Amino acid sequence: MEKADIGVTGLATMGRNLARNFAHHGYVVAVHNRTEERTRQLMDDHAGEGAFLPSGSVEEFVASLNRPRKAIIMVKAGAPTDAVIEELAAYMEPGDMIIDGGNANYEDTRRREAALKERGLHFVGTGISGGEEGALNGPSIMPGGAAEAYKTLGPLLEDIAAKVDGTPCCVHVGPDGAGHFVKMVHNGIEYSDMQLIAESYDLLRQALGLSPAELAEIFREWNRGELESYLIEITAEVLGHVDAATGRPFVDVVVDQAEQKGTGRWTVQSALDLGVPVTGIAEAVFSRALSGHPDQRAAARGLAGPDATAKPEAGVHADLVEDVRRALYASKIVAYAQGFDQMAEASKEYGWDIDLGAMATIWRGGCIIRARFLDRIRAAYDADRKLPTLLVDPTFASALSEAQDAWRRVVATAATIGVPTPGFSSALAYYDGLRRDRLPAALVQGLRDFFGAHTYRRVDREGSFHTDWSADRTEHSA
Ligand SMILES: NC(=O)C1=CN([C@@H]2O[C@H](COP(=O)(O)OP(=O)(O)OC[C@H]3O[C@@H](n4cnc5c(N)ncnc54)[C@H](OP(=O)(O)O)[C@@H]3O)[C@@H](O)[C@H]2O)C=CC1
Ligand SMILES: O=C(CO)[C@H](O)[C@H](O)COP(=O)(O)O
Repeated sequence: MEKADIGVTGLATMGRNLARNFAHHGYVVAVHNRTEERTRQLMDDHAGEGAFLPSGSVEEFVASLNRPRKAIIMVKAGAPTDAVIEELAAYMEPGDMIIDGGNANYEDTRRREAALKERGLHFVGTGISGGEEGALNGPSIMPGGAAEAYKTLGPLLEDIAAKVDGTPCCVHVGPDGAGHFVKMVHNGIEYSDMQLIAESYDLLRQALGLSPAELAEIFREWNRGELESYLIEITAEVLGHVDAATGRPFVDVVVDQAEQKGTGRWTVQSALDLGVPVTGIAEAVFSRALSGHPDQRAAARGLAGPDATAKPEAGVHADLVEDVRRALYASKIVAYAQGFDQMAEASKEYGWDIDLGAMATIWRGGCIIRARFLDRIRAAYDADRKLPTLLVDPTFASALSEAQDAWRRVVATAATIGVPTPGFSSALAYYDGLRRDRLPAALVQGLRDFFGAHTYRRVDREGSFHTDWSADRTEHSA
């Protein structure tokens, strides 16, 4: 009986299209779903597109795979993924591979990989980005797990991944949870990108009274320059869309509460543990959280704001649009720099040896944050693999220098007219913080020593010190 090259279990939005993508590339694909109706539906709608082997049970699904078996799980993250792993592992044999393509927490992936290794199985935690369309036509794929597993699995994944300039948007990221970690940071950056876009839209609309249709044109124009990206492109689409039921701009009939499934929050939680300031991602997560408190927002609506006549000076229309474009680009550089710092720190912490330039390369196509800009990041790491921060790469340093006056005007204008721009403001504060010769952290250290004898280091001598604040204020080595 013919056996499958690869299997997909979990045939909702992502799994169904991923299975079709493999079939379109000539692979024989085993397909399975907990609720059999989805499997039947896939066969009814798409059987003619390639070679599918449908199964009604996990046992039959595993048996239909060629050895070493390669089974991709595309189900909800968390407990459902654990349940499916257990079911698959029960029928697998040493050397077989379970690939989790869901948005799993990398800590779960580390745990699962270690547990399955003891049973002689490979577990490959794999980030997959691109949504429904990417899964079908070529996603960006971020596989972790053992290098040995990638040798067999990698060629199949590279085949179905998006290609940019002929290069597949798929590379072995590193051992155990590295793939899911990188996917998590990708999503964190995705949150940050969207927050900055939303702030640009809001500020221009409030300050200049532009309509969503006019703003769609502005984003369309921006997409022809250095901001060119999938998210800017679809912003123009969403802003230009008119609600069929009411004839109003679509964006005005959507409830203004942004939801989240967890990957942005996980990015910030991990960054707190690693001590990496991902302020752009954190502001994006917290902005979604703020939007989701309608009772507080209703209670606060009457609080004092700026003088209603406070508006940007007459005649600044064109200038403000260009300023916001520059502020958006500069803040985006900061957000990506922070995300890449987080990957670098995790790579050290977990011994993953992540190639940051390669991550920029595989995000150039297929994924939600795909952008022309990622070529510049790749070039920055090609030029210096040990770059301390993307901000000091000569190309980005010069872009920030060109943008900074506009960036400051945007933050000042937003504050003056009372439009919140936490993404722009925190990115600028981060930029200024990193640039500073001396930071007020020295005073924080003094205060900590005063109330808690927490000690401090001096600029002129090695060692730790404590001042006897409650007595004669003499200084002692600590
Ligand atoms: N949607 C997207 O754009 C993206 C999603 N992802 C990730 O990919 C994965 C799949 O996403 P998506 O296709 O949207 O589907 P969903 O996240 O909506 O998950 C639905 C699938 O999970 C299965 N499932 C749920 N619970 C169980 C369980 N206990 N045992 C077995 N199967 C179960 C469902 O089976 P049943 O039909 O029986 O209910 C169904 O096949 C998720 O981890 C998601 O985070 C990644 C990138 C983009
Ligand atoms: O993984 C993705 C893209 O790569 C999903 O689109 C992302 O999970 C959406 O996240 P959220 O619902 O939290 O906004």
